[in-house]
Amino acid sequence: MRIDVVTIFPGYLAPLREALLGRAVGTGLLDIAVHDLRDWTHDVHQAVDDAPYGGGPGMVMRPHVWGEALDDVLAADPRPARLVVPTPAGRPFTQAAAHAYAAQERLVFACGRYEGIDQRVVDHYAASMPVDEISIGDYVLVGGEVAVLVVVEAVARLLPGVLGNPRSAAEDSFSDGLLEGPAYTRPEVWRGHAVPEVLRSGNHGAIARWRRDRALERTAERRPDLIAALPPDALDEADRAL
Ligand SMILES: O=C(OCc1ccccc1)c1cn[nH]c1
Repeated sequence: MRIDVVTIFPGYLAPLREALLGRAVGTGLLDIAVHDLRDWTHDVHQAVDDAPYGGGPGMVMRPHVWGEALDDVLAADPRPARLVVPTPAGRPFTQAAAHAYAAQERLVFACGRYEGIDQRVVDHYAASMPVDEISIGDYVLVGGEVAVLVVVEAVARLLPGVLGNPRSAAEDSFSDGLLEGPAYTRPEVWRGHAVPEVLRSGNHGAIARWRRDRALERTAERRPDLIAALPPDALDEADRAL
């Protein structure tokens, strides 16, 4: 997979070179190219933003700079690409979206700042390629760069060979529509807190049941929306008895 990121703060994407992702990049599983949007400005001030039509606070990122940048970035590789634009106004990014993105040959991320990017940029490219405006949560960041780090990590860990232990991606939180339950490791007792007995019983049926019950309890408590979203056949009678 090839990933391109266009941003006015390339340094913000440095963490992509670290550890897990750094290794994936090093082994060729993932190509990441970060581009400075200002390289496509021509004025001495390298202006990338301007006042919003209609008035209002803040600035909007100018369409023509983005157009020149994205045209060049897209032309640099023949593989079909999906343009991803993080914004508080986007569709929620979920684990399902991460799986869909992991199947893409190429992702191009446009990092908005200020009040965002002139809408005509998204509208223009949407006519010739898939474009997703996505939100990583209901809060406002200063720019899209941090959201790109989140999305790239969620996607890259699903790529075969990137994660040390492939099984754990399959048993992720959300893989069965529920939150992950509590996890424990040695010592057996820590500051007077003992590990739940069943987990040391060796009874794998009871352990699976206990884990499912904890996941259901936690999900019902913290994310009733996920319970409501479960397909009708997702809960068996043992689940319902909980
Ligand atoms: O703040 C975010 O993106 C940066 C951004 C982009 C456009 C205008 C303002 C800020 C964001 C929040 N949840 N998901 C993304």
